[in-house]
Amino acid sequence: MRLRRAALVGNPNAGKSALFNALTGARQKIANYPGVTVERKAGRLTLPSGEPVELIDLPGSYALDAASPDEEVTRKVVMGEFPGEAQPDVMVVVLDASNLEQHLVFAQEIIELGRPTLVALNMVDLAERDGLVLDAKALEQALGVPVIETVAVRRRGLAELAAAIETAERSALLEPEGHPRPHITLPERRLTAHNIAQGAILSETAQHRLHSRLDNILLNPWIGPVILLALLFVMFQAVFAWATPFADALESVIGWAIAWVDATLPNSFLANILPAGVLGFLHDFLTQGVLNGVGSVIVFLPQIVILFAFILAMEASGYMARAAFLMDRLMAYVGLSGRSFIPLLSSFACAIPGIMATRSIADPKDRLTTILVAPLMTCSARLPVYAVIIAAFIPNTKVGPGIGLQGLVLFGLYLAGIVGAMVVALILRRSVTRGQASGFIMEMPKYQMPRLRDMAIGLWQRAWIFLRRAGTIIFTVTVLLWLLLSFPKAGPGESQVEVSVAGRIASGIEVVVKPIGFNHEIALALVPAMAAREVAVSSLATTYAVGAENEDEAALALGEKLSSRWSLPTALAFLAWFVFAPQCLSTIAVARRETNGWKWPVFMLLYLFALAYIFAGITYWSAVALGL
Ligand SMILES: Nc1nc2c(ncn2[C@@H]2O[C@H](COP(=O)(O)OP(=O)(O)OP(=O)(O)O)[C@@H](O)[C@H]2O)c(=O)[nH]1
Ligand SMILES: [Mg+2]
Repeated sequence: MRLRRAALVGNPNAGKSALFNALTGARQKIANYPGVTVERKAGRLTLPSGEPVELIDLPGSYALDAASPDEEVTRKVVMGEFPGEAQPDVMVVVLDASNLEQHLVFAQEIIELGRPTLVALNMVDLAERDGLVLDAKALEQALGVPVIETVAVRRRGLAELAAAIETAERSALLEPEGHPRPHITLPERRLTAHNIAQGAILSETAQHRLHSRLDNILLNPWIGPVILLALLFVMFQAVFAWATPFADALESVIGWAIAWVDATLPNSFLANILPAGVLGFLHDFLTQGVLNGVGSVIVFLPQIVILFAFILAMEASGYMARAAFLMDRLMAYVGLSGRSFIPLLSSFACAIPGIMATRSIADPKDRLTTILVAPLMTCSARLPVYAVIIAAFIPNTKVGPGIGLQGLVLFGLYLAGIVGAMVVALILRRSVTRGQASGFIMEMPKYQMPRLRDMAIGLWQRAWIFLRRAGTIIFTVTVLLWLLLSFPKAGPGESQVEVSVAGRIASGIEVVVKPIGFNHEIALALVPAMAAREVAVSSLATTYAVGAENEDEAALALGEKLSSRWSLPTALAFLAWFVFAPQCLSTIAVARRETNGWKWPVFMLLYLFALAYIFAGITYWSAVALGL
């Protein structure tokens, strides 16, 4: 028998994904701003009768005449035009109870389709908080469909909702042909929405005052940007200051593990069954490739977690949407809209979800420009690269009360990425993606206190993504590199790194990057780092471990090895390179998919490498000229 299907539809930020997660146990991203979900996602929900249905989470939408690619998905699924999918059997319209009038406009359009429909009146807790008492029964009568009150994030009303889906679904079986209701125009729908909302509101007290006062401050054209900048500043200070003890602890664990392998392996049972050559190979593989290489990336876990703690708190509280609003003027100035802000912001985690999030931008040229500059936003994969260089070369001193120089430099690198993106956008909008800047309309979500549990889950997910990368792609590439570094074996008086396969390839690349101050080890790290930026760190760690002349040298931490071998201009040029360089094949692949061709990803690759080369060169030569 065919698995029956129910779709969650409604305005952006109504809580569809939160309901979807609560009902199916999925872990879809939810955040307190519109435009989070950009794809259709399916999950399984078991009804009270034990029968499974397929539940579909959709991008938020304001109407069925879709403007942006994500709304197009919603329209197609709802109308049964999505390739390979029949129209959903049940429509679950999700409404924000505290924003009823606005959300009822699209709800009517869905109800008019004549499919079995029910309404999840979500966020009733926020409505209550704001002093709004609603009459669900009146709403039910006015809309002509069942209304169930829910609080997705507290799992309130879920059983009732599942039961309602079941009964709605039964009626779907009885009347396969729905009876479409008369179609009305948008102004009529707006008027009806107003009347229905008025009829459903039992009482209302003005408790919005605190929040509007908060908005007066946070959105103030002068104070707002200062607060935003201060917040980001604190965030980068924290990334260094708070992480240090944890990172140090992780580093000593890895050092201890290396010492343990050194001490244990020659005396273990393996020494009896393996030939000496194989045992040596195993030892080097474990210490140089795995512990030094992959371990050098894992020590940055605390930094990643702290960064995301800030980002998640800003997302959940509703502050992020305010930041988008503040940035809208600046964005308009470079020819982008505030709509681009959220995708660009997501790119701070990773350019891949950032590029996906551009689906909520209706204007194709706006969208293309945003895709092209997204890789300039500093993704979390750059953090280990920046952090290792900063820790090795920038003294841990204070330049003012509570202001550490290291955090300041990190802040500067992030800023360089943002300024770079803005300048490139400005140039692109005047040339290859010329066009009118589209307007910005984004409703401000309600302020909410971030829930500790959601934060913990979100942080755990980010940490897991990072560790999984370390265990899969970073591990694989580092081990491959270690193999290429270990063979062929050096003769007496030769350097292992120089004679190895990897070393010879690097010597070819070194010719190209020598003018910008890069050495042999950096040249060696650049190619494997195309797989993932963090590999730059593990490559350096592995290369120096393989090249170490004695055990004392091998035991030094990566930072110590770097600071004794690289000049400051080289280190700074390396940082400048990573601000721009498109060292990530997955980003290129996603850009290809989202722009339907190779033209734009190739363009992106070329312009970013050119910028990286130019700016690394400028940095190196200026630093040399300044005598650093
Ligand atoms: N207080 C409260 N918050 C909720 C409730 N449901 C969702 N939220 C919060 O509202 C925000 C938006 O939720 P999402 O599930 O991302 O909304 P969505 O409808 O999927 O939004 P789009 O994907 O942008 O269309 C998140 O911060 C949720 O934590 C609720 O019932 N009560
Ligand atoms: Mg969603």
